[in-house]
Amino acid sequence: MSGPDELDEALALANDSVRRRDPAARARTATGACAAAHGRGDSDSDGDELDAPEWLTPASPSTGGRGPAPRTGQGRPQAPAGGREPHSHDLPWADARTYAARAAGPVPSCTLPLSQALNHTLDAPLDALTDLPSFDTSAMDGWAVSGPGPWELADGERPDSHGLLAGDRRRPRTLPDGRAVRIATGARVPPGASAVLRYEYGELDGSRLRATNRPQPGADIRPRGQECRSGDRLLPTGTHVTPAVLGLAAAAGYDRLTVTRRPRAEVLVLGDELLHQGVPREGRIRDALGPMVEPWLTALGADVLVTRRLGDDAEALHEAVATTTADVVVTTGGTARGPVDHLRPTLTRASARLLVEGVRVRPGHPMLLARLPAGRGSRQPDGSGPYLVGLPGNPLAALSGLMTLAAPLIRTLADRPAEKPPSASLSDDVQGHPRDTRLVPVTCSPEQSHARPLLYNGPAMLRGIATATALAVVPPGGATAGTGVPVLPLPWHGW
Ligand SMILES: Nc1nc2c(c(=O)[nH]1)N[C@H]1C(S)=C(S)[C@@H](COP(=O)(O)OP(=O)(O)OC[C@H]3O[C@@H](n4cnc5c(N)ncnc54)[C@H](O)[C@@H]3O)O[C@H]1N2
Ligand code: MOO
Repeated sequence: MSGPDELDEALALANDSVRRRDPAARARTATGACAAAHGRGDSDSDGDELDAPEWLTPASPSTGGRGPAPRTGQGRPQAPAGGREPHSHDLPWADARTYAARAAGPVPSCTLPLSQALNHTLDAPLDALTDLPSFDTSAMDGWAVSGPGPWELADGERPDSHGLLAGDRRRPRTLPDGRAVRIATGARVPPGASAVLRYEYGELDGSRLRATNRPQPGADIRPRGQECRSGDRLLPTGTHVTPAVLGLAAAAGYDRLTVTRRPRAEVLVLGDELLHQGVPREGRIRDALGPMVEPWLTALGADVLVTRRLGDDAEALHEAVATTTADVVVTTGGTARGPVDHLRPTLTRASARLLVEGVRVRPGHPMLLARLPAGRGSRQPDGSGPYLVGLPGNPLAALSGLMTLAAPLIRTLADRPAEKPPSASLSDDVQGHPRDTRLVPVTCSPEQSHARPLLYNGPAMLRGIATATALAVVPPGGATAGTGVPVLPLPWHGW
């Protein structure tokens, strides 16, 4: 299901969908969970979870593998009347990722000053606004010379003068044959100059200049238009704006860039048991997700408007969901069917469309993806409302949800194509879940060919992921040492 071939196919589908999307629809506004064989893990999401009561999904036909269609089931999840078909509506992991990538279209574009455009996606090609360089430029400090030499310093040129400097507004006078003029790196080369002679290759005797190393014609002159001509396409639409892209844009004459706005996210942390400072006490624990999810989403390409802590208050959750101004709401906890797990009932009450009800992945199988109606807050270009990603409360399960659902969704919203995960060979055996994909924290070797599974990878543990560089995608049944598996680099460990 989630072997490399299926992943390729899933990603091809996702990219294809991004390419094929209707441009008009964008309506732009210009402005295993078995504990690891080698490692120490929890057992609370082991294979025996397959025997757990069905609580995730209403009783309706299975989506049946690849190519899921949107579901509109909104009823509160009911335990099946009889029989046991655990998690029948959970999507295979690779399908869930594809689905999340395909659920969305890009958010509108906007025009931003260069200082604010970093880490956006170009929504217009970067065409040169000028020739680069825009004038014949000296590449070295020395003398602009005309002819084979030796040369006389140009009229009026004193041996100690600075000569032609970078940024000099005066147009340089034509240099007659047999003459030389001092020139600095970056200065305009005068018409008539045949080369620039570097200081270290020239000897000055009074006003007479001789070359110890005769320059070839054109030496150390960067001719106008060497890098590009005005109108040349420098970068296509869809390019990720890196610091280097900002530099190129500035060099090519841009003050502002047309980019896809970064998707806006809002984080809602649920759970009355959470403390926000100090040491865990009296049955309460520290909120580990509030501090983690916001920067994780930022690294994935979203701008987080706010992280709100709502406890287990169903009314507050409903109000937050109904009034959000974000493109994506990310909740933590409350995805299950405990007495104070309000997320799914709230989605029903809000008339949300449940797109992914659960995923066959460990940890994190209760994760979900929904589409909210266009409410009082945010409205997407196609007139519908924001997305909601429900992350399970166990911290590693929440990160599994971020990498499985939030990452591909945000990529598409930000107009970046899906990426095929690289592959690495496992250094140890990893036990698998009998039916589900496992995501296991690993460190990849410097050459990124080997992945070493880490200890402390239980669903409630962060000790393993805190030193990881990637999550390995372990197929159902597990994988032996030496097997190549896809790896999802953590967003700050790019490849
Ligand atoms: N009957 C069943 N119960 C559960 C199942 C199941 O299949 N059947 N699955 C378990 C799994 S797996 C997970 S994961 C959780 C998901 O439940 P929720 O999303 O509703 O999460 P909570 O119940 O709110 O919390 C679960 C766990 O995580 C702790 N937590 C919550 N938020 C945070 C936070 N911000 N920082 C740190 N820790 C957090 C919370 O205290 C709980 O210990 O359901 C299982 N149950
Ligand atoms: O183990 Mo749960 O799978 O922590 O989502």
